[in-house]
Amino acid sequence: MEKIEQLRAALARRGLQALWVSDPANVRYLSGFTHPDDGRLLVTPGAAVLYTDGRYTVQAQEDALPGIEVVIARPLEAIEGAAPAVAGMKMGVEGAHLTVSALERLKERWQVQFHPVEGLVEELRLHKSADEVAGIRAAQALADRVFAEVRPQIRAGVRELDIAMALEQGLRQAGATSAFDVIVASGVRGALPHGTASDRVIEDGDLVTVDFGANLNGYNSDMTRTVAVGQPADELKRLYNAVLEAEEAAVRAVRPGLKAGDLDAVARDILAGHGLAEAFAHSLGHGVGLVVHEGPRLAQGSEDVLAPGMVITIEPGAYVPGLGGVRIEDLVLVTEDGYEVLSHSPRETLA
Ligand SMILES: CSCC[C@H](N)C(=O)N[C@@H](C)C(=O)N[C@@H](C)C(=O)O
Repeated sequence: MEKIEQLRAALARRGLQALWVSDPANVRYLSGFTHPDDGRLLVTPGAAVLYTDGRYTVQAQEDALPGIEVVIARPLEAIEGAAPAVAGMKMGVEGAHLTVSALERLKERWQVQFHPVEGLVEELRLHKSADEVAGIRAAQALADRVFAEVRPQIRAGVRELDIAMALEQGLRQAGATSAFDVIVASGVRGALPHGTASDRVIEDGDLVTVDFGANLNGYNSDMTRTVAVGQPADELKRLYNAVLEAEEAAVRAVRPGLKAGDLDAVARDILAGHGLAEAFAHSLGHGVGLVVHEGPRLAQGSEDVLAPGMVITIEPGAYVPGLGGVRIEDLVLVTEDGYEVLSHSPRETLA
């Protein structure tokens, strides 16, 4: 019940008594329910009730964390049944997730004051428990194993799609799923930061960016490697070595207490020094957990502060239309005295 108590304290700080949790990642985090798309959680001062329907009677009871009460009901029955218990309360709803029509359904049935809130549960999710870190570590270890198996297939004559399928199959065979559509961007397609695998055939001299993650028991990993096939042109090698320098420096700089915006600047300044400021077209990284992109934000100007237990990515890139691109990404745990890199797939060295 520790998470629920933390949530109640956060609600009280905002003058609220209850929260209707509809974001699936938040439902899962607070209740343990492993099919959270079909679940809602109502947290009040006296109870935390998971509502789901008859398809999940057994699963919800098995999953529910201690202190979570499970009610099996159809969605409208669920909210009608809860009406007496919430009457008169100041009720938070998740503004970034609840649809307008879902809010209308609640308004028709509950005599409460509704207050849209953002980031309440997400704030709790920033700091991973030891169990959560173990889950992310396991997902990344599995992704590292699959990458090692597939790495020899990244060669001239093979389609990007074949690499993506081999990675997805490896993840599936090991009991995981793909955390997101696998990115395989080779040659000039490397200039697309999110170039999901196409039928392009990899050529000699290409750099190939492979970005993928495992979702294992709900927790995600995220890693990118850029691989050289044959001898890339000098300009591509220059790009690669600049990104590698920026990535390694940013990883080394990770420590609790550091502002995420300042960490972003470590990598951005190095790339700017190589004339690649414009080419680094996205943020340095993000938190990873039940969702691939969650807090903290490692971006220009971000005021988020790193703390032990956060799991983040460090992923500078450089993308040059007509030439190609590079991204190198590691998954990093912020520790009490610095950091631990959770991704162990070797990075290329290009002389
Ligand atoms: C669609 S999930 C893609 C995962 C990938 N590893 C990734 O995080 N790519 C980054 C370039 C990215 O999308 N960063 C976001 C946070 C951004 O810069 O806005």
